[in-house]
Amino acid sequence: MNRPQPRGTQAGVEARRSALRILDRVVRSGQTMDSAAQGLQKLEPGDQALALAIAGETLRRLPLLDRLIDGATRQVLPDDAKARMVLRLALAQRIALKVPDHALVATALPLVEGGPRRLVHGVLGTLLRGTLPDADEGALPDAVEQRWTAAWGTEAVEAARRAIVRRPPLDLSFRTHEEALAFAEAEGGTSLAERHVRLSDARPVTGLPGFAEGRWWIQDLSSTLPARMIPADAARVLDACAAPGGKTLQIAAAGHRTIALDRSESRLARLRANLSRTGLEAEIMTGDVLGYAPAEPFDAVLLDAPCSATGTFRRHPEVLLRASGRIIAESAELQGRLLTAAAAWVRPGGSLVYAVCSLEPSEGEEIIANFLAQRSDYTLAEQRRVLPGEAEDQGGMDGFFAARLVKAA
Ligand SMILES: C[S@@+](CC[C@H](N)C(=O)[O-])C[C@H]1O[C@@H](n2cnc3c(N)ncnc32)[C@H](O)[C@@H]1O
Repeated sequence: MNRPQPRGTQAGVEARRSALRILDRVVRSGQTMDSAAQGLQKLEPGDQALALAIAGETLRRLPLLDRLIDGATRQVLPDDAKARMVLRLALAQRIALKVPDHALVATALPLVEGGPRRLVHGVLGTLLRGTLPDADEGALPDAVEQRWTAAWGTEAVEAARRAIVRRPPLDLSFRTHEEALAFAEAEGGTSLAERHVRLSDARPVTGLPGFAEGRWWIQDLSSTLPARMIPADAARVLDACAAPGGKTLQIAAAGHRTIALDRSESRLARLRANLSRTGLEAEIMTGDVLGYAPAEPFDAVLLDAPCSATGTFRRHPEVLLRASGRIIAESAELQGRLLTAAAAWVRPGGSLVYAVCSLEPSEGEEIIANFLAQRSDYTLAEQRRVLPGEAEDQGGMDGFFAARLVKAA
């Protein structure tokens, strides 16, 4: 028989049920958190925000939460077991959102009604009686920790552990630097680069001045670096792999004649909406980089290649769960082919900028080294790697790699 619930608890359970659904889709089906969160509209806005916060804080802390759970029971709980999912959500609420114990238990147990209720109750009780980690204690999945320690060393890994549990600041790109400076002054932001403003406190973006007028768009500072490498005198610039268009907007705002290519119609629809909101101009082409043959070469080509996206773990912690060695290797193989295709469209003396939001050297430095080993017609002009820990005291940056190659004249 269902026990009657106080109204407050019942409403709280619905938010937790949605958080459980999101976590389940991310862990079990490998969905991104954004796509897993589709369908939340049925909840009240407050519950929607709570469900997203619980699922997000859980994903930021998954390895840490699992260590706690495994230390509190001898029972082996599979990665996708409902009991483990519910325990993860409850612990994340206590550690990150400071939800009181009685509310945690009251909203967790209904999620396992008719299932492993006793197990969850027992493990949760044991954990809540013990000492739990502080909200700023982070951990990375073991495979990521090993890979990044080998590639970048312990300092970068420690910075990544700190970064994964911190909410990143909001970075905005502006059409002009004057508008950026005026906005920074009015809103208490900081400009860390040309046409950039950083806001440290989270606010609903649609409520910020200039959104409707299209004066700015959201873009992490790291991901503005590749477009900054395009020489100012490049007249015609191709943005290959352009959608949803953060870099297209930047290239257009810098005054280049901009051509945007992408194979995804749905993502190009977002690019079109971004152009129309900002009033910036670009020619749009739907097509595959691997089959594209332009009528004439470009002064510069930007290839912002699809990648494991592990550099974006601060905003999308779930990328670290998906980025297996196999996925990274497949991604690197494709990136090599995309770069070779794009290299054919650069005029003699022109620039080819390659970028990935990845923290894997096999998708960055190694792609460029392999390419240069085979191509005597290209030289490396500049290369930039952003690691966890960079600009940490100013809010940090996503992990990123960008390189500019120049074709022999
Ligand atoms: C990293 S995202 C690009 C982000 C974009 N440059 C921005 O700043 O908003 C990679 C893009 O590559 C596109 N893509 C992947 N493979 C492609 C291919 N073979 N040809 C064309 N576009 C491709 C995807 O549709 C996706 O939009």
